[in-house]
Amino acid sequence: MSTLESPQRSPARRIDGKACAERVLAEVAEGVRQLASEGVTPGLAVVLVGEDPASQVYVRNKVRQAHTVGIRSLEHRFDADLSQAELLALIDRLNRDPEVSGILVQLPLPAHIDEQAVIQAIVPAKDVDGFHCENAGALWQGLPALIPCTPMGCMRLLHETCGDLTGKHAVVVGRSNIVGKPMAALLLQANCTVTLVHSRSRDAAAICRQADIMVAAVGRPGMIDATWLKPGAVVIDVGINRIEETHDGEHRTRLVGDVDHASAERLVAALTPVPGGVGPMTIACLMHNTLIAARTLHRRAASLAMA
Ligand SMILES: Nc1nc2c(c(=O)[nH]1)N[C@@H](CN(C=O)c1ccc(C(=O)N[C@@H](CCC(=O)O)C(=O)O)cc1)CN2
Ligand SMILES: [Mg+2]
Repeated sequence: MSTLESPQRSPARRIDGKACAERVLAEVAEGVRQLASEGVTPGLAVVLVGEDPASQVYVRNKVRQAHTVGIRSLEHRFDADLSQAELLALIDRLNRDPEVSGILVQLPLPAHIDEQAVIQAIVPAKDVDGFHCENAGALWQGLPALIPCTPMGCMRLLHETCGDLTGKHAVVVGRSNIVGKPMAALLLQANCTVTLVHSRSRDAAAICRQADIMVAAVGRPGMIDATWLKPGAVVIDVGINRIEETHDGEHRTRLVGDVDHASAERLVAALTPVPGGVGPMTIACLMHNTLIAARTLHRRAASLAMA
């Protein structure tokens, strides 16, 4: 029996997403250096529409991280009243721009814009978010694909924590295209038995209590407490929820996950914190995808030139 499976009740190991993200970024920086020796610098187009404060923070961090690993970033910021046609025209230009290896459209978009229309307009080879249906389909079929950044980051954390995942029962709570569904595909690829639990599932807590690996991605602060968890489970908390609090008469906001950490950490073997868990991995994996996209586009262009 491994340490992670033992029924002891010592405090849960904290899975350090920040430290793991630094390792991913160091690998990406090395890959960027190698590509530079072939005369190629990856370029990431970052598109932000509107003034959502959280999106502004994420975009700023993406641009900063791109810079630290040697990826050129090109920012495209617009007021919230940008029309869908204008956004699609920009995507069309970026698709055809040889300096751009990856296109990232920060979500959510303003309500008047159809997110799917925008995502599907990005050429799959530059879809560094891995949201295009061609990448999503390729992922489910085990074909080469750009993989959504958050699930990719979760898998890296899981492999570093547990090693081989074969035979483990993994439960994913949440069925979004961005996290839940690709997460299920990746866990399946890693030989887990996978269950997807969602808002219409019956006996959700009972199913979750069977999970060796729990991935919580519901967007509901602290919803998953110890009564949903199996002793010794490894828990990945994808939730990033800002809650309002009044403390000593002072009003403030606090970032919490979907897991109630105070109750969970006495029971489980390992747990990602919020902040400092999955979030930094999302950005590091975006850099990884941008490197992969640049390398693939370069190799494709080189083999076409040879033909
Ligand atoms: N086009 C995309 N849009 C969105 C994605 C995405 O992957 N692609 N995911 C989320 C937001 N997101 C990235 O864009 C993201 C969220 C959180 C973090 C992060 O580092 N969080 C920190 C806390 C930061 C804070 O104080 O707010 C942490 O958890 O430690 C990074 C990226 C939705 N949109
Ligand atoms: Mg919309």
